[in-house]
Amino acid sequence: MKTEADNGLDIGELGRPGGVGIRCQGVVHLYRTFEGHDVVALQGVDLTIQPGERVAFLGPSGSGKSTLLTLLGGIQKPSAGRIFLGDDEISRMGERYLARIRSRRVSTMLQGSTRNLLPYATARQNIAFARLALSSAERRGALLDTDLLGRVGLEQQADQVVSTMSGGQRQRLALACAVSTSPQLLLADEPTSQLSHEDRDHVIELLHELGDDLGTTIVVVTHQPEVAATFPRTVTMKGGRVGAEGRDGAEYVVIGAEGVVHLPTHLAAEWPQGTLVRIEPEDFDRLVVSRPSDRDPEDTWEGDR
Ligand SMILES: Nc1ncnc2c1ncn2[C@@H]1O[C@H](COP(=O)(O)OP(=O)(O)OP(=O)(O)O)[C@@H](O)[C@H]1O
Repeated sequence: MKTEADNGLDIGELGRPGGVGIRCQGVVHLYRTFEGHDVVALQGVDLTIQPGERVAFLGPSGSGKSTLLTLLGGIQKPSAGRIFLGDDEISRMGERYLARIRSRRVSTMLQGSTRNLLPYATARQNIAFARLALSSAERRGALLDTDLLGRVGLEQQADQVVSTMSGGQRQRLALACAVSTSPQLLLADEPTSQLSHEDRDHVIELLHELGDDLGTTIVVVTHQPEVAATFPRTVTMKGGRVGAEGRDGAEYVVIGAEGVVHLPTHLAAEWPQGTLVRIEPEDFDRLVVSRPSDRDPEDTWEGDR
């Protein structure tokens, strides 16, 4: 069946300066297992990311970070809810348009550098492969391979086969391939896991540098606090929803669409699921959360509303 998106949708030109904004409304995603059970990975994600913003997704294992990333990259479609990249609703797009979005406007670095590279090909051939979907005019306008490899410190490895490179070199090459199409959105799942501290810092520095140059919107999934600390905004996933947000070092809890509030991590450990709490407004901009069962003032948390 043809969708609205299949009929004359403008997916934008390569290299259009700046990043693209993202809007998720009530995004739900289920996986059907081989045994026929449904696993709920996302259960109502509402999230807006501004064009050019840089965001780190955090949260415990299984909270839905990678799933959300693949939905933003158009690799999977949500079971319900809506996802917009700019004005385009990718959650309703036909596969033909999604494929063009994936090859020209959005680059996704999957977890593990080898999943993003051709292991038997050289660095230069990998970049050429990443650019296959571009028109010849677009290829002519793109940064030269040599310049791109120089930016990520791999000029000496241009003709080296990927399988002979170190983990840090592969991850820098994966980043070079990801930005070689000048995407408006760069998504990276654990881009620095299994790297030495030196390689980790190098990859993150490059990511931010390339983001500065291209104005690309960047979303990274990470478990590493050192990586998250380099991002001006963090989004913490909890149980398939956005549970908390950090901006410029300050943490905020998020009131969900159904009135669900996730406690900050340090309180969630002390006040387990099922604990009864009272939330009362105090003044205009403060809420007081307390456990009525024992009125120990130590158990009261005061937060900005
Ligand atoms: N292909 C799949 N089939 C079935 N269930 C899946 C599949 N992929 C993920 N899940 C389940 O969906 C939920 C969310 O998984 P997801 O990988 O998105 O979480 P995550 O926060 O990225 O975890 P991690 O940090 O361990 O990568 C988990 O319960 C997971 O077991």
